[in-house]
Formats: sequence, C-alpha cells, structure tokens
Amino acid sequence: MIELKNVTRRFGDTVAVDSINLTIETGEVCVLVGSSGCGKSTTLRMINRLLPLSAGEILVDGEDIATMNPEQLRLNMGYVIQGTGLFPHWTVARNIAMVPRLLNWPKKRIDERVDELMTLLDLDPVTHAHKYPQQLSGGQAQRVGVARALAADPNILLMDEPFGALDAITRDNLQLEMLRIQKQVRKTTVFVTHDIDEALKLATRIAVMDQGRIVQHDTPENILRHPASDFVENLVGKQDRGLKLMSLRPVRDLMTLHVAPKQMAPGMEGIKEEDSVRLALSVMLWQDLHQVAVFNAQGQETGVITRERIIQEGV
Ligand SMILES: Nc1ncnc2c1ncn2[C@@H]1O[C@H](COP(=O)(O)OP(=O)(O)OP(=O)(O)O)[C@@H](O)[C@H]1O
Repeated sequence: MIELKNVTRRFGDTVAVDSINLTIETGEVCVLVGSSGCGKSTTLRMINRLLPLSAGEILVDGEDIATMNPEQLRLNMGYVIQGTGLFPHWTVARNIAMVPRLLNWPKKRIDERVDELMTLLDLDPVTHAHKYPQQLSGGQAQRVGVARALAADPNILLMDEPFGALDAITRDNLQLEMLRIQKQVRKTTVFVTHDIDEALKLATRIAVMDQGRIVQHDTPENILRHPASDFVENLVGKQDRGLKLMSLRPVRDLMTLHVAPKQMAPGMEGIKEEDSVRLALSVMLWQDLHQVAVFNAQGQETGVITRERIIQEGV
C-alpha cells in the first residue's frame, strides 16, 4: 500500500503538487489523469524519491520513504517512462537484466527470468534478445521497458505515460497486454496519463488532478456516473458517457447463456466473454445483426448477446 499524506512539491514559486492525500491499495492500478502541467509526473517521481517532497510524507506499507535508502526503495519499484529510457548500447536481454544483475542474481536465474519476461510481454526471445533498442519498433521497445521494470519482481510499478508516444493501434494493444499481465502479476501500480480513455480502461481507481490537487479519486464507473465537478465532467466528456460506460462492462454481464457450450462452427464470427458491451454493439451495428455469438477462452460458444438486451439494460 502507498499512502501520500499532505504531499506538496514546489519549484520556486510554482506549487506543482499542492497538499495531496492519496491511498493506493495493494494490487490496485491507480491512474493519475489530468491536463499537462497538473502535477502527475511530479507526484510519481516523489514516490520513488527521484524528487524530494517540499512537505508531507509518503508511506510504503506503513514505512516513511524518507527513512529508506533511495536505491533500495527503487529496486522495489519498477519504473517505466515514455520513450523507454533503454540503454542504446545494451542488448534487449541486458537491458531487461539490469536490476537482477545489480542484485547479483546467478547468471542462470537471470537468463531464465529474461526469457520468462520476454515471453510474458509477447516478444520472442530467440528473435529479439540479442537486438539493440534501435532495432526494435516503438511498441517492442516499450514492451522491453515494461519487462525491465518487472525484472526483479518489484511490489510496485510506476508508469509515466508509458504508451504516450505510440500510434493508436500499438497503444491499444499494449493497454490490453497490460490488463492481461496485471491479472497475472498483480502489482500495485501508479500510472500517469493525460488520456482519459486510457485511464478508464486500465484503472481500478482514477485520481483526477487539476493544478496540483486531486479533484476526484474514485472508480472509473463512479467518475463517469458522478463527476465531482464541471472540470471532471468535461474531462470525461459529457456526450459520450453512455458509450464509455458500455466500454467498462463485459459482454459476460449481459449475455444469454446456452444450456451447454457448443463447439465453434468453422468460419463462425463472434466476440469474447470479456470483450466490452460497446464492442458487441459496434459489431452488431456494423454487420447489421440483432445478436452475436459469444465465446469463452477455450473457443467454445457459450451464449449470445442481443441488441435488445443492451438497449433494454441501458447504462
Ligand atoms: N524540474 C522542474 N523545475 C521547475 N518546474 C517544474 C519542474 N518539474 C515540473 N515543474 C512544474 O511543475 C508543474 C507540474 O509539472 P508535472 O510535470 O508534474 O506535470 P504533468 O501533469 O506531469 O504534466 P505533463 O503531462 O505535461 O508531463 C508544471 O507547472 C511544471 O512546469
């Protein structure tokens, strides 16, 4: 658990972070969102002591970080930044192995860990381990950045606009990867973005920042349903809130189950149980269908979702 208590950071006369209080529970993904200059990165950089606090305190699992050795603290906090920060003259494998090497892990254990992480991040070790960062695409480099942050299995992951420089499709893929990985490794994560859609997709709770303050801290659903101010309402978008709420809801919630799962017919199209209701509706509108088949992870057809049910249910 990470607790920020009355945390302030000034740069000269600028109050970048203004007496914020924030608790991030173990295993949760807290997304800091807000417009440029509102203090998101400064907040993140205080958590791993890259920046000192002007006032207040930050506790990790009840312990004040000011009393901890900064290097030790950072070894327990993976840090991913935009543009990756990979060392250009090191191979992918060496970049990922950076922290385990600092911790003097035996070579065999490091090699196994690099392989394991590359596989987790969907990077084929045989193809990519010996490449240099400039031989990778932006999306691949960002995956290496995430693998490096996870290498020594830290309890905490700090991510500062990690997907900000990527094209929309690559960003979307990496967001999905992140959700998948988070299910497996459950890190306490603080994620900075200025993109509200990214925040809604990834967060268990969102902290909306404005001018150095936290103006709302709540679940994505509550932020959409009950924005605390005009500022938050404008940030989430007044008009398309209905669709955004549909994005948060899995098809599983509204599908009609078959009596028993069926084998998928060849060439049959459908959507997955964990896909969003919004995607289901989009598929139906595009293909002019009134219902669409739903599949589980094993590829069995487990039910259908209908337009009528979605409209009836509302948001
Ligand atoms: N090293 C610094 N020296 C002086 N002022 C700084 C410094 N770092 C940040 N600031 C100021 O503090 C405020 C908050 O900056 P911060 O980078 O935390 O915002 P942000 O929300 O992360 O913005 P962005 O999304 O653009 O990165 C801004 O007014 C910024 O100009």
